[in-house]
Amino acid sequence: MLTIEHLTKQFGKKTLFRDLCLTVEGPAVLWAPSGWGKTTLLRILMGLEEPTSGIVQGVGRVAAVFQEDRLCPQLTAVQNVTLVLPGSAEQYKEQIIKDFQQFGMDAAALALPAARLSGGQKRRTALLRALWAASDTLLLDEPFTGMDPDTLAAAAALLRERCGEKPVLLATHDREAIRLLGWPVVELENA
Ligand SMILES: Nc1ncnc2c1ncn2[C@@H]1O[C@H](COP(=O)(O)OP(=O)(O)OP(=O)(O)O)[C@@H](O)[C@H]1O
Repeated sequence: MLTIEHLTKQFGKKTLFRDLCLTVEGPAVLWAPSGWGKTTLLRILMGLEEPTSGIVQGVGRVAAVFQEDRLCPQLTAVQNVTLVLPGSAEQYKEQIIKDFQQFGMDAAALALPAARLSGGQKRRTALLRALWAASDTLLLDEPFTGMDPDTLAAAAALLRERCGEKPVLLATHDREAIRLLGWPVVELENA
């Protein structure tokens, strides 16, 4: 269980959120207006940003889709995923290729270095990498950016299937994605 206690974040004189308290017990959507501080909150949970005050507990090992794709540009999509797996990844390679194919990425796309993939293909790679990595908490910052409706539906189905019971916070403004996921929505508008 992930808990956020009395969290406040300020940049200079600007306060993003104040005294935020939240418990995340399973997969949830994080919804807030643009500029509220969702990315900043996820970065605090990832340990990349210090809160002004307050604490977070129970995050453990994090797997993430960052706001940017953060792929190794010279590696293929499959290699970007196997990179996060311990030991020899050979045994998982076949299943990872199947995941990409289910995600609409054909052999031609899988032969390319990540630098030459489309925006939506890069996003799919970042998402599969996060799902394959061993983690206690999943933090997903707008993971559906650049995906067409069919790909979005496949991504939502994969997330529903793979996330299990662990805490997940998925930041999105995409109402269709929220509907497809069917997860509880944490609305931070008035936090
Ligand atoms: N390092 C920083 N220094 C100063 N201000 C920052 C910094 N990082 C973010 N901000 C500001 O904090 C505010 C919230 O940014 P953030 O990216 O967390 O919002 P968001 O809710 O994720 O927005 P969006 O939905 O548009 O992606 C913005 O006004 C942004 O300019």
